[in-house]
Amino acid sequence: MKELLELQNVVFSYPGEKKVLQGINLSVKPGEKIAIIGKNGSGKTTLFNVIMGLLKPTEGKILFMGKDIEDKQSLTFLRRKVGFLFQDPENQLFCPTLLEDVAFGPLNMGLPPTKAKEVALETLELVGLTSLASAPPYSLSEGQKKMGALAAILAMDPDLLLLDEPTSGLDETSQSKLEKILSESEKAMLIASHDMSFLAEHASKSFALSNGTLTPYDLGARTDA
Ligand SMILES: Nc1ncnc2c1ncn2[C@@H]1O[C@H](COP(=O)(O)OP(=O)(O)OP(=O)(O)O)[C@@H](O)[C@H]1O
Repeated sequence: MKELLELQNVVFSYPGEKKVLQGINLSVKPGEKIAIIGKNGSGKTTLFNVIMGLLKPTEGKILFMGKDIEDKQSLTFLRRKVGFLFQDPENQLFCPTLLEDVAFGPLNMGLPPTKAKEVALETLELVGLTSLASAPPYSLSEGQKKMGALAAILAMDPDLLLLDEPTSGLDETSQSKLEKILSESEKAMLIASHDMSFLAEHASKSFALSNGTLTPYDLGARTDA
């Protein structure tokens, strides 16, 4: 099967700092669910930011659907197809209401307003937030913000989801909802988490990020990352 995402020897360091990513090689096939584990500060969020083009790799190549992500146009292409759920969803919701936030992506992709609203309402129902459609995002709880941000990315129907600590801040009901959505989804996913049982349940492959490199990891073998 053709690769959806490919990272070839990706290196990254923050200005004046040592390398956080020291040569990442990773390929994600359509529908593949991959766990990334790693201690605090190992570079998981940095890796996602590099994939999204929020940080520019110091060295190496990123390919998405075979296209080299090297300029603004290719980056726009990638961002339409990849949904990034931030560890802290606070910055992901910026509209006056949750509904507008979830409709923002579909509108931006060119859907007519009535259709964008329809998609947004369906997606809010999927994540269990229909009753909060008119609420201003700042008034939501942490868990509600996370599910709202998830709705905002799902509404764009991406091919790949980057999920950074998706279960943090979720109560049992929201976590079950999230688990159901992920289990039923055929989208490819990269999931960074410290929740080993969640990862074992949802990922078909896993890697540990340590010393700036990824190595295959057996989720069944340990529970302390
Ligand atoms: N803007 C920044 N400038 C300089 N260093 C940074 C910056 N952001 C992160 N770092 C450093 O880069 C390293 C990797 O951080 P990152 O947030 O990617 O780790 P992480 O694996 O996601 O951690 P966690 O599990 O705590 O979320 C850390 O040493 C961190 O201090």
